[in-house]
Amino acid sequence: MDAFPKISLQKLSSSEMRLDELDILYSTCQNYGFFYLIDHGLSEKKIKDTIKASYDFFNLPKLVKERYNHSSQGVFPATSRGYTPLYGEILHPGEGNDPKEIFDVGIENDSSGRPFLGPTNLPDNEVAPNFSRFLLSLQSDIMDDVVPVLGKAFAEILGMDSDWFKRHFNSPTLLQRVIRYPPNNGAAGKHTDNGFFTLLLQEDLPSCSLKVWFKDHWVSVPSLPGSLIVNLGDMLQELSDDRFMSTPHQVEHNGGTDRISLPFFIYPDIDSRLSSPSGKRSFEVAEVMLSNFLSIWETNDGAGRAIELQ
Ligand SMILES: O=C(O)CCC(=O)C(=O)O
Ligand SMILES: [Fe+2]
Repeated sequence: MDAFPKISLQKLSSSEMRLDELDILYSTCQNYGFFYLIDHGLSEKKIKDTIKASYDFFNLPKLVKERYNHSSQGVFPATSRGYTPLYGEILHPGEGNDPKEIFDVGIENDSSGRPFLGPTNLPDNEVAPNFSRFLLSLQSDIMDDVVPVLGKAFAEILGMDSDWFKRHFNSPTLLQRVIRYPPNNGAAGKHTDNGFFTLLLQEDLPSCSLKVWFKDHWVSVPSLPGSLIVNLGDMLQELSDDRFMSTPHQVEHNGGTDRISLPFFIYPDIDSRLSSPSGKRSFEVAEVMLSNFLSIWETNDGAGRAIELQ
């Protein structure tokens, strides 16, 4: 098995090493669409504490968790926030409802009537000690320290002008998730992520539950301690005129204990209209996001390019 490439966030931030690292990033985006992000600077303790607080949340009684369900949320679409019980989501139409439990969070900002923005109905500290606090703290670290460096690097290898990132990621849209996969049969159907890119923190478990489509095979992605997994989304693939890949992936969790993962789906400003540098592709961020939600939650056609995957 080919080992997945590693990209160093620190090298992407360094004036001496940046260009060489951008070359590696370019070929990684062409050939894999997936990589480990190392030297990311996030606190390992904070990640572990967030995973622990997430276990504690999911272990609460069902009736308590359901106080934070979609219909309790004030954001449009309601399915973008709050608690989803086991078998609540379909990522691939042929695979049915996923055995996994979810909590979705966004940035605690003002929506001004726009979709996917606005505060989440979150459990307070009495109900779920540290859960909301740790999730939002990790969110700030990701959005302040990781997204700008990685996002600018992607903009550069896409061949965008030097202001592109600033123009379209002034107030990026975030869908942040916590997922619990139950032991022995947890799963997420095969799909692609439809955003710009996804950062994934996964627990360090021996079970290797995450699988990616690489060179015509499903390949397990072992967790690499101290790293994040990054996968490119469909928007990035579009903006590259298909030179870069949004790699299909899925989860088959057969380990004997639960598995928690923490994906951060990164999208541009919600009111952006984006074009590839050649002008061959263009789309509106809100429209693409809404149609993905319609596909997942209303028509059951799955996420991203799921319908193309057999
Ligand atoms: O839990 C994981 O490892 C991946 C989840 C995923 O691909 C998704 O929610 O889009
Ligand atoms: Fe995904």
